[in-house]
Amino acid sequence: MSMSILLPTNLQQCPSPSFSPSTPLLSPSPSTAFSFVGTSRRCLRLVTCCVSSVQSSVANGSALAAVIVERDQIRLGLPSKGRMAADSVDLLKDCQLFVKQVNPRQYVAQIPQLPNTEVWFQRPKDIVRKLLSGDLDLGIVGLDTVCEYGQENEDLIIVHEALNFGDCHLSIAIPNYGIFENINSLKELADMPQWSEERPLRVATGFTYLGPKFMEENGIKHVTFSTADGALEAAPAMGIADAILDLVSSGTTLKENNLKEIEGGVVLESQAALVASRRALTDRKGALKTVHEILERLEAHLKADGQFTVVANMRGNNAQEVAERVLSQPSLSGLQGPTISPVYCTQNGKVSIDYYAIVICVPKKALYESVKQLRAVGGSGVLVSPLTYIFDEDTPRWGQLLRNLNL
Ligand SMILES: Nc1ncnc2c1ncn2[C@@H]1O[C@H](COP(=O)(O)OP(=O)(O)OP(=O)(O)O)[C@@H](O)[C@H]1O
Ligand SMILES: O=P(O)(O)OC[C@H]1O[C@H](OP(=O)(O)OP(=O)(O)O)[C@H](O)[C@@H]1O
Ligand SMILES: [Mg+2]
Repeated sequence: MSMSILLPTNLQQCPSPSFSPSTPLLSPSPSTAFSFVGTSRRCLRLVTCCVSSVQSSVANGSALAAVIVERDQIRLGLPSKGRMAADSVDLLKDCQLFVKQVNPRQYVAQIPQLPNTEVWFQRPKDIVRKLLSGDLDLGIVGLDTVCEYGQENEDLIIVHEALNFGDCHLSIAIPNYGIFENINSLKELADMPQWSEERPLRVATGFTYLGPKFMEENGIKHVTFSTADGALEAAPAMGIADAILDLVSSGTTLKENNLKEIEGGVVLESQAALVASRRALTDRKGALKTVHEILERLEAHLKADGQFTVVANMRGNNAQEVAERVLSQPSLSGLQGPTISPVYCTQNGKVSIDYYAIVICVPKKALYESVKQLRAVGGSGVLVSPLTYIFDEDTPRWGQLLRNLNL
């Protein structure tokens, strides 16, 4: 006879793994999807997965209305620990917003560049809860946390949905052995003869709002959920669950626990987002101005982050002719077109123009292709340097935010 002993997976935190039957959460009611500012594919995917609502217990807008309490400071919530914490502060630093935290156990900090704003370090789920309760005005958290704890509350506005860190997806995974060996899609999983009212598919998840909602939207009826705080991947092998619904990034944890993802089993794509309380933006003095400044800095940095500046010299008779050669190549048009300037040289005491310097921005991914194209049209001495900021005339997300707020 063998005996199993449960050990904490994180000895520093020492949470003892516990599985408990989930409270039934399914009580569908129609509601408006989140207000998403932005048009990326991820964002659209989130909207489609949030089309119908499940009545929430704690964080739903009807249950908890944000109260605008009089205070001088705008409050920005940042993750206090975990994998999002350092990246959030680093992103702000890259935008020249320096979070001054005296010591890591102090939960309030200042950003000298935004004197009317204070930072509060909170656990990601509490950032969402506090945005809803009116205790925070802005926050940086993963979209998964926003969807799970925000539960489609209309007071939450995603100001920037792609901060370029914390990438992961929320996905269903099943064992790659036993009765699941040949099951590779959500449909095949749902159609397995094993599941019935008496013996439903048992799913372990920390996402007790999004999980039931996703199953319901996909017409999967015989399913129950249990919840745990971590190390969910152990649940199938322990016989506690048939499947899990958890966040995946590298996929290593699934692989190491003999689990696999299935077609149609992705509930949402997630990365870090800037979220705001609608009421704070409309009612709190200075909040909109602050969000505008943060958004401008973020957009300028994130746009530049994906690009290089490329400078090259090109022989030519005049700027027009050089421009025509450069623009004949598909990857050399830059943001608005190439900047072309004459290079002045002296020959026998005479100033002449034999070369033109061209300056373009090139997506990092297309760098080598662009260098090849430059060479093909006579470019030489190609210099490549990182770009720090691209401030456009206007940030598209700002316009969308204003429309969303009916301003
Ligand atoms: N592989 C991943 N697993 C989990 N979260 C990830 C992963 N990659 C990115 N993330 C992002 O990080 C967030 C989780 O961070 P973290 O694990 O530090 O906090 P938490 O799980 O909410 O807190 P705690 O573990 O203390 O309950 C997720 O909500 C998600 O947005
Ligand atoms: O696809 P991967 O890169 O392997 O990442 C996925 C794992 O990371 C997270 O766990 P975390 O590290 O937060 O530990 P936890 O289980 O204690 O939450 C998540 O819950 C998965 O278990
Ligand atoms: Mg975790």
